[in-house]
Amino acid sequence: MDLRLDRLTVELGGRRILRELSLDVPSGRVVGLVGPNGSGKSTALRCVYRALRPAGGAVWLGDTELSALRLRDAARSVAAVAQENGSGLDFTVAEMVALGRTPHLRGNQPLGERDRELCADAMARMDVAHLAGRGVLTLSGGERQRVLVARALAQEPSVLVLDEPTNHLDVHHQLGLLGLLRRTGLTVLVVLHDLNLAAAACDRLGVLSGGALVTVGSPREVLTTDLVREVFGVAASVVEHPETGVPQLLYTLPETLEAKTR
Ligand SMILES: Nc1ncnc2c1ncn2[C@@H]1O[C@H](COP(=O)(O)OP(=O)(O)OP(=O)(O)O)[C@@H](O)[C@H]1O
Repeated sequence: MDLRLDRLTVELGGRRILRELSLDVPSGRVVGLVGPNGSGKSTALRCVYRALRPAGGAVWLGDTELSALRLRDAARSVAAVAQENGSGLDFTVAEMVALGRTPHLRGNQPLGERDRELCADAMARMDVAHLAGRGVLTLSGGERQRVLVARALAQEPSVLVLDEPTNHLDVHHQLGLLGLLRRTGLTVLVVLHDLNLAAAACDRLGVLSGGALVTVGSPREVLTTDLVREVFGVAASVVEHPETGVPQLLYTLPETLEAKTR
């Protein structure tokens, strides 16, 4: 299912946080949202998982406007791995993942066999099955993050939005998660800080700065030395990955540049 952010404008605390942000995430594609701290990435995602109502514009799922759906119906289509995520609740891992099935169950209906299979599959895919009986509050940051992704997968959505999902993950699990996102066939909008991971994992990248979209395109089109300097204020060389051809950035510490020019 296509996801479309259409001229989203958000105002918070008397400030305009997002300005007419438009971004298409075609069905089955992985689109990354990158940008400096405070540029509005999480705010954009919060509009998609309905934690925030935009002052202007709309989010579209296919040809349905998201705000026209009941929350429960929206939750059958869109799953979120947010930064604020209810992980302060003292559930076991299995219970937390089972919460992903809530939009598909009626009232207090218990999990059926298929629900349990989906939860077990999601836990296996995120490598947390061995933690099923543990309390989520006892987990490490990375383990907890993987549980939250498992909960989102168990939700069986068509659209998955994730806010910095690789935070806390070791490199093995970072690559595992991003590889999985590509394999799921879901429509994915993901906020990432690591531009090299974003280039490797995403079909397209949208770059936000000051609440506005600076550019959108393939990683090769977007990740240029000029853009990285202008938007992030850092010096970087762009090289091609020798095996995949994906652009990768080699950063230079400011002190190194200063020393070179001295
Ligand atoms: N409730 C609020 N009231 C006022 N300002 C807010 C509120 N929520 C967020 N902001 C501001 O909106 C701006 C965008 O925040 P947002 O969390 O979307 O940025 P971000 O790009 O996700 O940043 P980061 O990379 O640091 O996670 C920031 O300047 C933030 O301080």
